[in-house]
Amino acid sequence: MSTMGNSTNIFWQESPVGKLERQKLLNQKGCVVWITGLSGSGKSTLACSLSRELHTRGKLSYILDGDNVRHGLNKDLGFKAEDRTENIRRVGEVAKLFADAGLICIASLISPYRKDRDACRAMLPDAFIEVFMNMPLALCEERDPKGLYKLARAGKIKEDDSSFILYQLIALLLQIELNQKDGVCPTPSAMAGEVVTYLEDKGYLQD
Ligand SMILES: Nc1ncnc2c1ncn2[C@@H]1O[C@H](COP(=O)(O)OS(=O)(=O)O)[C@@H](OP(=O)(O)O)[C@H]1O
Ligand SMILES: Nc1ncnc2c1ncn2[C@@H]1O[C@H](COP(=O)(O)OP(=O)(O)O)[C@@H](O)[C@H]1O
Repeated sequence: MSTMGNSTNIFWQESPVGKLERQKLLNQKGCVVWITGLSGSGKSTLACSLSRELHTRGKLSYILDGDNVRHGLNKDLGFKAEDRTENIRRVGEVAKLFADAGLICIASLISPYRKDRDACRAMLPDAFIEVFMNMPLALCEERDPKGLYKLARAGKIKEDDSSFILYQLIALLLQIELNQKDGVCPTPSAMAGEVVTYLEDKGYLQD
């Protein structure tokens, strides 16, 4: 069967070892935990805490962080809407490969556009867990570890590139929403615990 795309005469090559066999070896199910939210909402912190917790439990995970991926694979991309879309598309494809390898892939990106997140979800039926860091803009702006909001408020970031502030939520398709509790942000380890409990309940932590 010929596959789609710009190339012609390309054919899908089957692997002798299948996903189920890899999952059995690892005693887990390959999946993608997609952490989305504003800059400064705590995505990377949660990704690290979750990866550590999974490691402690003997589960293999790998983090694809927006900042890191933009150092290599996506270093040709900027922050215009179409670049963000391409960033998410590529990371979605890579995450799909990791999940096929049997890993718990933790993708941590602003991913502000819901159509881009939906496209990734569509690539990974039954294996895409969207975690929304629903922290107030005011908290993220107060944290502002990279000075990004300050630059944006000072008009030093092009309007075009400011969609890290204009986040598009799609509440209906979320699996996990993390919020402040009584005006206080839960600890990273408490939030990681919530995600681990979800993975456990849904059977991802066994083959
Ligand atoms: N407009 C603009 N200008 C300069 N820098 C910016 C801009 N937007 C985002 N960032 C920084 O890039 C980090 C990675 O962004 P992402 O790849 O997650 O963004 S996106 O998903 O493609 O929207 C992102 O990381 P986090 O702050 O950890 O979210 C930001 O630090
Ligand atoms: N649960 C939390 N409680 C308190 N501070 C946090 C928490 N999560 C993240 N932070 C702090 O907020 C800032 C932004 O976190 P980061 O994980 O880099 O966010 P993002 O990846 O979404 O940009 C960092 O200084 C981090 O230490």
